[in-house]
Amino acid sequence: MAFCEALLNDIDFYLVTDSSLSKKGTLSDVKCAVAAGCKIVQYREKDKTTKEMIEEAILIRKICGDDAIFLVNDRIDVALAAGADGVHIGQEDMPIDSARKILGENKIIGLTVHDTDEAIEAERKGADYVGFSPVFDTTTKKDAGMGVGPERIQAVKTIIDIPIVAIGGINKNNCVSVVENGADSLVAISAIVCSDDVRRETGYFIETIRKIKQNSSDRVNVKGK
Ligand SMILES: Cc1ncc(COP(=O)(O)OP(=O)(O)O)c(N)n1
Ligand SMILES: Cc1ncsc1CCOP(=O)(O)O
Ligand SMILES: [Mg+2]
Repeated sequence: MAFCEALLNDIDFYLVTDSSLSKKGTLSDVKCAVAAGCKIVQYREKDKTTKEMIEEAILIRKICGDDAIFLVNDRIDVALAAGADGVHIGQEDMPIDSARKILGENKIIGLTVHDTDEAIEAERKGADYVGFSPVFDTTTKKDAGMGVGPERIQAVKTIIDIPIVAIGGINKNNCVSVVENGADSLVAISAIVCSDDVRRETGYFIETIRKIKQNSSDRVNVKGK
């Protein structure tokens, strides 16, 4: 768990799988992203049986090993069966208090939030990070609602201390604005899994995010002198 805490504070690009969009398959996507340096993977599967999900999740657990945090979307049972590091849940999923009771203090729980009130509540209830959604319009999640714009991340950043993961319609053209507005990490599902080269695209996002973070910490250091 110590390795999870350290990694969680140092995440940049966050892979979320989607077998319905993937060109080369979920396992290939996870392998390529982890090989490119991705430090957190969420298995998000809406169409498979519980048995299929557990079998696939066990394989993803192996691929992530100690190199990447492995979370399961929605399904606490699948996360436990596969030995995942935790779960990502939304406002309509199992309430965080119940999830925490089942998973215990040592597992990671990420919670989706849409505004500052939900973000404050998420931190108060013990979420380890928030997924701020949706930053831009997306067709990947049909009920995500309209994108609120990257500027909204700033308000969330000022009121909570846990990491903010931005999600929704993020791609190579708009990812800079997401990090410049305060996201600690970001998810880009279609921009990654629909690509021919998941390793290359993941590497691009990781490098871009790190550069922006480095530039802004350099600016803070210069100001502080
Ligand atoms: C990192 C991250 N943030 C938000 C979500 C969305 O979760 P939710 O609102 O529960 O929607 P589904 O993903 O379950 O359709 C996420 N999965 N990951
Ligand atoms: C799972 C999820 N939650 C909010 S938006 C979204 C889908 C993001 O997919 P994409 O990066 O392809 O817009
Ligand atoms: Mg959910």
